[in-house]
Amino acid sequence: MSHARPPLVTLDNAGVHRAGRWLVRGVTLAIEPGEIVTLIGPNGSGKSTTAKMALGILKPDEGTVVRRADLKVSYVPQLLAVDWTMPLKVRRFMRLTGHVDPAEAESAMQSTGVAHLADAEVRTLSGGEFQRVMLARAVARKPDLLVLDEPVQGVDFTGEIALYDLIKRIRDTMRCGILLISHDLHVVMAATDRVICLNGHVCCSGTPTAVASSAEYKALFGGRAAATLAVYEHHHDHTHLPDGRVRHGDGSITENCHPGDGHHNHDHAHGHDHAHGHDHAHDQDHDDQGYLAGSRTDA
Ligand SMILES: Nc1ncnc2c1ncn2[C@@H]1O[C@H](COP(=O)(O)OP(=O)(O)OP(=O)(O)O)[C@@H](O)[C@H]1O
Repeated sequence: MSHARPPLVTLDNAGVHRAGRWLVRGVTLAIEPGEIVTLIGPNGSGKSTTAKMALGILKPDEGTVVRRADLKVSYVPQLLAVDWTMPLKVRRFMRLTGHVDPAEAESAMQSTGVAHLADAEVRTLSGGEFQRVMLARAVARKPDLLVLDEPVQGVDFTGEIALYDLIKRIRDTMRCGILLISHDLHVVMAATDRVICLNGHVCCSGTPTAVASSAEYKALFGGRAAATLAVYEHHHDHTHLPDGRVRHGDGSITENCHPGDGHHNHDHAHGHDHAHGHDHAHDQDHDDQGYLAGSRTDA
């Protein structure tokens, strides 16, 4: 008889309150092994805060976060505070913190395509090379859950595609769960199983079924790019006020945007337009005017 194991991590209505306001609230999500969940949302919308709750770095002030017992997590943060004047070779950097077996480190560098950089100085790496090294470090620890905060930061478009390919390959070979924070509102990996759009709360979530399919996009970046990346657009029509309350299309103001509030009668945009796989996670009566920008095109 098989016993279904719980997800790697489950957030249920989780929120973090600091300095008199909710940084993010009402986040419900679960990550299973082999699944890629992507968080998108504007700057300050609570993506990193949500990731930190999933990691256990931040405890929720409401709701719950449950992680599997003995969960092994690797985290690649958004910005790494390293003294770049310090001479440090990639091989040494791979094993700088934590217990990483040298053979595992070599194998991770092979699989992420940076083995040839083992003797290079970290400070001389390009943005794309550095991100690959960061991924290699994370992979070498053989995590059950890999949390990547904006992994394509500082990487050009071609490099982004290559990195997304690599992340997909890591998921396919290691079968770890991946929580990925996307820096780009408009583009998420097509390999993403679920997109969760935050704006202080979960605006919407769903399976990405649309990939960049416009003629201009394909002409610029080619069919391969269209197969790797998806574009989402949607409209929100409520505004989050600085004090955490929510102003709705009809001008009314409520304390929050939680399920069952019955206030999602949207008729104005609230600051970010992007499309999404439309499968509202957080309410029954949510009627964001979401739509898919295009349909999936595999090259
Ligand atoms: N410890 C803290 N105390 C008070 N406010 C905080 C704290 N940490 C984060 N914030 C605020 O919480 C909000 C959400 O921050 P978070 O880093 O989660 O956003 P984000 O979506 O990851 O943003 P970005 O895309 O800019 O990285 C921001 O307005 C931030 O300034």
